[in-house]
Amino acid sequence: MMHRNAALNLPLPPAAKRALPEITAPRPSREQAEEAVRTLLLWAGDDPGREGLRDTPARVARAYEEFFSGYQEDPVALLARSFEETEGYDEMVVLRDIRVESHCEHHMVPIIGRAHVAYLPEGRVVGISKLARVVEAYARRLQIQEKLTAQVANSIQEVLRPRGVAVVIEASHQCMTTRGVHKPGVSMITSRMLGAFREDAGLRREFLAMTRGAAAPEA
Ligand SMILES: Nc1nc2c(ncn2[C@@H]2O[C@H](COP(=O)(O)OP(=O)(O)OP(=O)(O)O)[C@@H](O)[C@H]2O)c(=O)[nH]1
Ligand SMILES: [Zn+2]
Repeated sequence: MMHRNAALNLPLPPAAKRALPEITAPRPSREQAEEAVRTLLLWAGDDPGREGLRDTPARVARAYEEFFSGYQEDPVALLARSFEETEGYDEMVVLRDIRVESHCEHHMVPIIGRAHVAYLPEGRVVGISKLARVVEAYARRLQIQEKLTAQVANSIQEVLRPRGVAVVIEASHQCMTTRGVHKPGVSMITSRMLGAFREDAGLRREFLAMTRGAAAPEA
């Protein structure tokens, strides 16, 4: 079913195209999820029955609800409310240093970093908090950084239809810093440039200059 974006009166893509995975299995109960944590605790070599661990499965389930709350969010709907009374403002809008807290889909450990998001308005602007909410909605899922970067840019382009969108994410992956190759201090930088940002090197430079000196991601 096509939804309508009330503010823009543009057709929105169906939920299936909004990057939500199609899951056929029924959602496990909370008790089943907690049982799975008990299994992991035992497997790690500890006693899930001891006092300090007794409430841990419930805590982990609550933490997962928070870490993965993005599956309940619709980024397209978040961007649907926009404002047209801008006196023709058509310069770059940049939101920099948006904290990114995500989890890598390979190891389910944190990806911590910063996102910088810019767009060139075409007749309408969006509330700036919505740009941060879109980052959050995609970050609070299991991710790889490339996909997260592309999803943020694509959804802004799709809903707002600006002249261009630029997204840069710089993040540290704990699967690289605390395990495996153990390389602390390494960060990954990804970018997705759409429209005018892709075509115009000068615009890209302006955007990158505006975000230079932004806070480095924490490990
Ligand atoms: N491209 C990309 N790779 C990622 C991201 N997060 C983690 N990875 C990498 O995904 C890869 C998964 O590789 P595998 O060889 O299947 O997993 P692994 O045996 O645990 O690999 P190591 O981390 O090298 O120990 C690793 O190289 C990770 O560093 C990401 O956001 N983007
Ligand atoms: Zn990983």
